[in-house]
Amino acid sequence: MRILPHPGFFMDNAHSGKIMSRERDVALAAVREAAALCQNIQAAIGPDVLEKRDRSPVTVADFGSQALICRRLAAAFPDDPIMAEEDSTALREPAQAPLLERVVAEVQRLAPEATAETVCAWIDRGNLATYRPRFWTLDPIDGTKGFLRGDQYAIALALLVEGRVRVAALACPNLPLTPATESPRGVVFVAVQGEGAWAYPLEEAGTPLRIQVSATSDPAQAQFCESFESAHSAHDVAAEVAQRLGITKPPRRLDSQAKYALVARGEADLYLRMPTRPGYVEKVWDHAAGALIVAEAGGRVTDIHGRPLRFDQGTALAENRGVVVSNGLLHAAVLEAIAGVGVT
Ligand SMILES: Nc1ncnc2c1ncn2[C@@H]1O[C@H](COP(=O)(O)O)[C@@H](OP(=O)(O)O)[C@H]1O
Ligand SMILES: [Mg+2]
Ligand SMILES: [Mg+2]
Ligand SMILES: [Mg+2]
Repeated sequence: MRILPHPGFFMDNAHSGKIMSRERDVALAAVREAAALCQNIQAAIGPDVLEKRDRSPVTVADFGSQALICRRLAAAFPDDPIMAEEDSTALREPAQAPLLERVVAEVQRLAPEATAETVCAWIDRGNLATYRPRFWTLDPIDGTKGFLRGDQYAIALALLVEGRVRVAALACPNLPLTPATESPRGVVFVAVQGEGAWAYPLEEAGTPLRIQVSATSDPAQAQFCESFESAHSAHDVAAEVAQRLGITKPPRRLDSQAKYALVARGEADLYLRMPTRPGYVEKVWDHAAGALIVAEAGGRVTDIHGRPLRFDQGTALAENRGVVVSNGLLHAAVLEAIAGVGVT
């Protein structure tokens, strides 16, 4: 990986850095703050939680993360709508008062002025469900199952303008800063359209690194990644596609949009997300941030039919089926293999 100065140092003409630099800075600060909340909560998950199949830690983190990020966006960009995964309806029910109390306590550690009412109001700033010419999309915890397992998860925030992702911030608190084995954990991937993709240490100090996709051009040599959980037969279908490509390395399985990050920094060559049950549609917040980071790192993102992801359809990627993420060089071969296997 090359070490380059912060983009702000040299991108000072009207056509680049300055345009979205405030959005980038706010998004970076927002996901870092939410990551601190998530780390506090994940650190307290003990074996008892897993034994009892208690999902409440991730629920508290989900609501808390969304509250903190919407609070920051509301302060910096009061006119911007936010399409976020969670809403406070369930949390406001009287029976959920103990849960709400836990959310408020966690949020107060980072935003001392928080109350039950402000936390619910911040969460509900994320209630946009239809297309707008400019909106943010937020997945406060992507990879909820990974979070509970003590594994990979991400906080994914993106700004869309005219249906295109312009700014992305993807915090991966449990992913090493670089692929090196001794690398400390915690990284935020940031991209602004036209300015490349960057890896920032999760903690505030440290220089961002510019990241790039791999140069692997032989499909047989490819390392691919996929979901940890196999929704329906997704793992089996991906295995068939891999076999057709001559891939021999076993897949790397992990939760969340951290998979996009692995492709973006060349640690994996492909991310295959095969369609699951008929009628399942992907959600905007599960892909927008990752898609820009990969594109800005030199890679390619389409659905399994080679169509660009359409982020202008409301909360669902209604015009797309599955997702294929690659270093670009391998893309055509993968689409061909998918068609050959007969995935639709
Ligand atoms: N049956 C299914 N098929 C495909 N994706 C699903 C799914 N059920 C849930 N998801 C989505 O897949 C995301 C996790 O993806 P991954 O497997 O790559 O970690 C979930 O995000 P959340 O964890 O934010 O709810 C959820 O939105
Ligand atoms: Mg998600
Ligand atoms: Mg989520
Ligand atoms: Mg979810």
